[in-house]
Amino acid sequence: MPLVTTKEMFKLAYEGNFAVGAFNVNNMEIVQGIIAAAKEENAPVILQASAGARKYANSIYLKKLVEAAIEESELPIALHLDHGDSFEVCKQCIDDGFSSVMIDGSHLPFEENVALVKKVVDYAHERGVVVEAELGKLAGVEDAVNVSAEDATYTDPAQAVEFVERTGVDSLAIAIGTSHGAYKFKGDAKLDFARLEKITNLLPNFPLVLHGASSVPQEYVEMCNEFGGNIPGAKGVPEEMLREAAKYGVCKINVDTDLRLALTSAVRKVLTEKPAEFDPRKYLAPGREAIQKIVQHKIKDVFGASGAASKLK
Ligand SMILES: O=C(CO)COP(=O)(O)O
Ligand SMILES: O=C[C@H](O)COP(=O)(O)O
Ligand SMILES: [Zn+2]
Ligand SMILES: [Zn+2]
Repeated sequence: MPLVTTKEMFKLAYEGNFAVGAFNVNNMEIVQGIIAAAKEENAPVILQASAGARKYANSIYLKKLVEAAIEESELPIALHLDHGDSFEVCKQCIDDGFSSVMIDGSHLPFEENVALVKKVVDYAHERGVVVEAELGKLAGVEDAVNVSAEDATYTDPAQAVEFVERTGVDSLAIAIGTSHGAYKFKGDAKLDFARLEKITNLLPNFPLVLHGASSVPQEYVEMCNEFGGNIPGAKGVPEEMLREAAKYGVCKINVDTDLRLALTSAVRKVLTEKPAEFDPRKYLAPGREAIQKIVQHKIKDVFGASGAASKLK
């Protein structure tokens, strides 16, 4: 099976009220951990590379790792550019064989965001590649403390409809209270489900994307801190909220922080408990297992995507 786009996955996810996991990849162990989980769950999966990942691992290596993953797993896998910041970067990834790209113009004024996305969509669609865009700004840790701040940064439902119509984009990342990183909420976790429902109703059958959706499981935060880490107060999106979001139009849920946390706490544990160990395989293998465990939990218990790969073959 070759690399696939997200089109069929999203259609299935939309109809089945589940979500496809989109996991950030940076090296071999991360790719292998995610794929081992997806294989166990027989689930489609999106592997995504950020600009930082492409720089760190070199796009060619990442592409080859993903090709190996497809060959070995025979699963429906999409390779996606995460947070592309220019037409040129998106074009490069499309030319390199990615099956999906994100053009993130969320920081731009509306009209400029529309024009940029439209340009990427025109180039991508001619080549069979799908495009994700973003409207609204993801909250920073300090942001969105009051309603007026939310209105200024969260996705405006009516604008979302105009944006999708004018750009022809295939999926849309929305801002409803999530944020990137390990410190998402100061007080109680809160997402604007009323806004999500409005957007879903105004854009029927259209796939929405949730960024900044890591749950920051406390067992990993504690493990990290127990073995020499220092990340007090790390907090993520409760799993019930992600499960709920998947019942609306959210078809793609992005996870990076949780993978970092799982890998790092497992590596910290080995290095702390066995200070004489210096064979990288001895700590990277547990790191890879930790990735598999957390990804499998998400696919199965949170996103509800287990078994979906059979329906895509
Ligand atoms: O949105 C993300 C990648 O685009 C990742 O979000 P997290 O930082 O919550 O894992
Ligand atoms: O959205 C951001 C992702 O977590 C990627 O992070 P990165 O740019 O450090 O690779
Ligand atoms: Zn993101
Ligand atoms: Zn859990």
